Amino acid sequence: MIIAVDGPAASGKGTIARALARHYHLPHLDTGLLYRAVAATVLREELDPEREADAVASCGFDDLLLADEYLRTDEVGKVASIVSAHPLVRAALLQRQKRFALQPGGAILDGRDIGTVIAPDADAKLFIKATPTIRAQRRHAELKKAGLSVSIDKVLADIRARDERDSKRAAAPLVAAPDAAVLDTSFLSIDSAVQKAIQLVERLRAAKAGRL
Ligand SMILES: Nc1ncnc2c1ncn2[C@@H]1O[C@H](COP(=O)(O)OP(=O)(O)O)[C@@H](O)[C@H]1O
Ligand SMILES: Nc1ccn([C@@H]2O[C@H](COP(=O)(O)OP(=O)(O)O)[C@@H](O)[C@H]2O)c(=O)n1
Repeated sequence: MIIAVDGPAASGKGTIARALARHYHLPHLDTGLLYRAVAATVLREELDPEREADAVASCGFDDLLLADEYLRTDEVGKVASIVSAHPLVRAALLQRQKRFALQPGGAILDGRDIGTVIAPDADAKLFIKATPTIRAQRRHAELKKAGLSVSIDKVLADIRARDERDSKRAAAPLVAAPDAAVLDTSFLSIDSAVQKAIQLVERLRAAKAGRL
């Protein structure tokens, strides 16, 4: 079974995708980390994220970088959203994600374009959302816990800017697939959001199996 989980920053998609991976015993890929690794490489090499050639030159990162806590920072998230708008960067990361999705036994991937581009034939597609204010509160608490000091106003402004850039770009914009189930986690606890996600996956896969 392939499960696609998409949504904007701090909507809870990673939390839900990890819980679904445990529930269904499936491997999980956080695709945002790939774009964050490109961004971290651009920053380290002091390249220009707006220049497609600079961003593409940063796509051959070492996988060890994916575990680096620096990737979780707001600065890297912002630059990830700049480099991810370049079609050649998306092309450079495409096959790796498709291979992961199509591995025997299935997989769960979370990101922005999983249901639309990476796994358009996924058995279940979820689009996770929450209000910008609630997402900013969650991300702020997360950054604070990690010892990073940043004001909630800045986190909210960054989230809004990232939403705008990710939704308006021409290449694989952030948008719910027409056959995705939308889950608003704004007023749900993590446990309730995960339970709802499992119910939705069961409903979607049953509906898909019925159609075949
Ligand atoms: N339903 C929820 N209620 C409260 N906090 C949540 C909820 N879902 C996720 N979180 C918290 O919000 C933060 C961002 O969640 P995460 O799953 O990493 O979001 P995303 O992957 O969409 O960026 C994490 O600290 C996570 O524990
Ligand atoms: N499948 C994906 C995943 C992430 N991204 C980009 O990478 C950035 C960082 O993604 P992320 O999932 O790590 O960010 P959060 O939602 O965790 O804040 C996003 O803002 C997108 O611009 C993308 O374009 N496509």
